[in-house]
Amino acid sequence: MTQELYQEKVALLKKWAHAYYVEDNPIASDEEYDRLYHEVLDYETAHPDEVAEDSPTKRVGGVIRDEFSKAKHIKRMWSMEDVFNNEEVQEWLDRVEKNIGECEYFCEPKFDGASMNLLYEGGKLIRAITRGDGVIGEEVTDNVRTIRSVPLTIDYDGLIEIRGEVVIRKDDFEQINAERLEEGESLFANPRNAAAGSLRQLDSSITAKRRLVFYPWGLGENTLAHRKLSQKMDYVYSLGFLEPPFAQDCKGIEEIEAFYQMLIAKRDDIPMMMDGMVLKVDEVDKQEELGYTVKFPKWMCAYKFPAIEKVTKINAITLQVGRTGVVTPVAEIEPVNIEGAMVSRATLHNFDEIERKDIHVGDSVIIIRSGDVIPKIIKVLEDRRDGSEVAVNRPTECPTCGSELLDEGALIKCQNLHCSDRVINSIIHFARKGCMNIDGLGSKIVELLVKEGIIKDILDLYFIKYEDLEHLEGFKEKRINNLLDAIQATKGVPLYRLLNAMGIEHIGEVASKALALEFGLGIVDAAYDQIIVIDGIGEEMANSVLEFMRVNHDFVLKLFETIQPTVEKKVEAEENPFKGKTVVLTGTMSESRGAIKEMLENLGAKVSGSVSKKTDFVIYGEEAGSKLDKAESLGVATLTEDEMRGML
Ligand SMILES: NC(=O)c1ccc[n+]([C@@H]2O[C@H](COP(=O)([O-])OP(=O)(O)OC[C@H]3O[C@@H](n4cnc5c(N)ncnc54)[C@H](O)[C@@H]3O)[C@@H](O)[C@H]2O)c1
Ligand SMILES: [Zn+2]
Repeated sequence: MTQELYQEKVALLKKWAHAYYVEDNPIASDEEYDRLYHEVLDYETAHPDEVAEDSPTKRVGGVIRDEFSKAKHIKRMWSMEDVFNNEEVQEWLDRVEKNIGECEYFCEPKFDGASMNLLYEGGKLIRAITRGDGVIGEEVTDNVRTIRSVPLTIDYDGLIEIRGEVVIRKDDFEQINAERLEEGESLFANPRNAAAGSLRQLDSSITAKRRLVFYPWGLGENTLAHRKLSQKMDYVYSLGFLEPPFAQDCKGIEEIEAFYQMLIAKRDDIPMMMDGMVLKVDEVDKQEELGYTVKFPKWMCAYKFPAIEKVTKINAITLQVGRTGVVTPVAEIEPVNIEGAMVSRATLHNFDEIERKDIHVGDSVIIIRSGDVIPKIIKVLEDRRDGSEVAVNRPTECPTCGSELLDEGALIKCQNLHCSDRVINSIIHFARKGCMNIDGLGSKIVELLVKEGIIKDILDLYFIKYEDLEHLEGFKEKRINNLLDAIQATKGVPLYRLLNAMGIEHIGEVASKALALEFGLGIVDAAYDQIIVIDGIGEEMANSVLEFMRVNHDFVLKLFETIQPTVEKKVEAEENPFKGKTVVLTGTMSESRGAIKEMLENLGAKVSGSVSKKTDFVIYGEEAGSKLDKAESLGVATLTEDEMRGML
């Protein structure tokens, strides 16, 4: 690398760091940033006398924004050294032990959020400061006071700086973005940006709505006498702070690697976004002996996880027609490997979102894929455009059947009930688990059956004959019989499952149950006034049922005649404290939540999935999350599982 190229790279790195730390709006993926960072670092190691003074390798974080007052940390805050694989961990361990001999290590998750320093004195929270440049940060005390996992008072009188990560749980993040999508607001790129941005609000009531959570991971100024950091942290947890779900003492590289692999395996299940594991020397005197570089402690490092965010290019935008006729744009992207899976498509939500993000074909974008979640585009990298990108137009014709589309703003719909994509997707929905649960009738087979003209709607499934399938490739005797048996076996299912499987817009399992119980087969002729009085059914849902039954009246009667669904009798539950009450279950209970739900429903309770002012009880088990928080903030009564059982 020439010196000139080095300076260019430093300039780009500074630009990316500013966008990330100061604007909370990254313009590169972490992976790209880390790569460039290490290129710069390698050059600096080889040419120590040419190092730029303002190189991001020499400083923690970014500059501090002017909107907040500045405040100084008592003890400095640090960044962390990265390692990316087992060999680098080994090198790190060798370096440590060469300096201080054998030592004890401690491993815990690295949550991806915003770094926070809480100053307590006389048992009270005095100040909350962002990391800033490590020496000075932004004072955001009023905002942090709204975080319910930050105790405002603690049972400890001394001066103490408690440090940790402010995070947004992944499900809360998705919900916040779903709400923003509905309100037509721009979406947060990831939980980290959402957390950092929410902390830096001038209006604390906005922060309060963001469901932030604080996990401590360390200390600044303190006079705690414990020999090990992990012991000090246990003391901190005992003061009323949250404890991370996993942490472990580790002896050597094998135990460290095993814990790392365990965390990766749990990556999708842990409610917080993790970008790695943190490895620390545990003994406090040994930490001090090792000391610090200008940027980070030499006694800890981040063992990073494989990236789930990647930069790629949009090659084209295609359209999908769902079972309700909604046309969804899908980005066809330059294939990228994310955690071992090749990703070549990503959802774009809807056309308003394309306009808001100003997505063009040919754009460079950041996409994210985590677990089995559908890959999505979280960011357009506008500064990488070269002028060849092409804007996306709202479609006016159905890509499948050519009929004119209804443009309702956020949603664009094909209204042709016989549109083949609508038909295929409604049959796929019908057969899926949770609906009719027809084994062996996956999406590929449905497509084939429709394309071959063997079926054109869900009713036709019940009249498929052996001879219809015989000539299809891959269909041998056993497979044909299994499929036909699976279809016939669905005759006599509970009515609610059939209603749910019909795919009436806005009507899910809970509403289907209520409708089935109230009307039985009479649902086809139910009137608006009768439907709207049912608990949990709103205007939009009632209209949707009416419209569906109006258009499909005779068809539904034929379905009933063919499938003969079982109609449950409405039995009045005996008097009990949960009869007629709306209940929400959360957390891990002694039995599956499904079993407890059924028990409560038999007692006449309505079990709902989300907490609102109308909820009567939230019943919670271990590791209950945001639903319990919400219940408390709305003043809804909460019960442990034992308390619930005690009331019966
Ligand atoms: N995408 C971009 O453009 C861009 C730009 C700048 C930085 N970054 C990302 O940020 C990283 C560097 O940022 P950084 O200097 O803030 O370091 P970092 O975020 O990787 O690590 C340091 C921070 O980790 C946090 N942390 C979480 N769990 C912890 C635990 N258990 N113990 C101690 N600390 C814990 C602390 O807040 C600490 O300040 C880069 O590796 C890169 O991935 C990305
Ligand atoms: Zn169509």
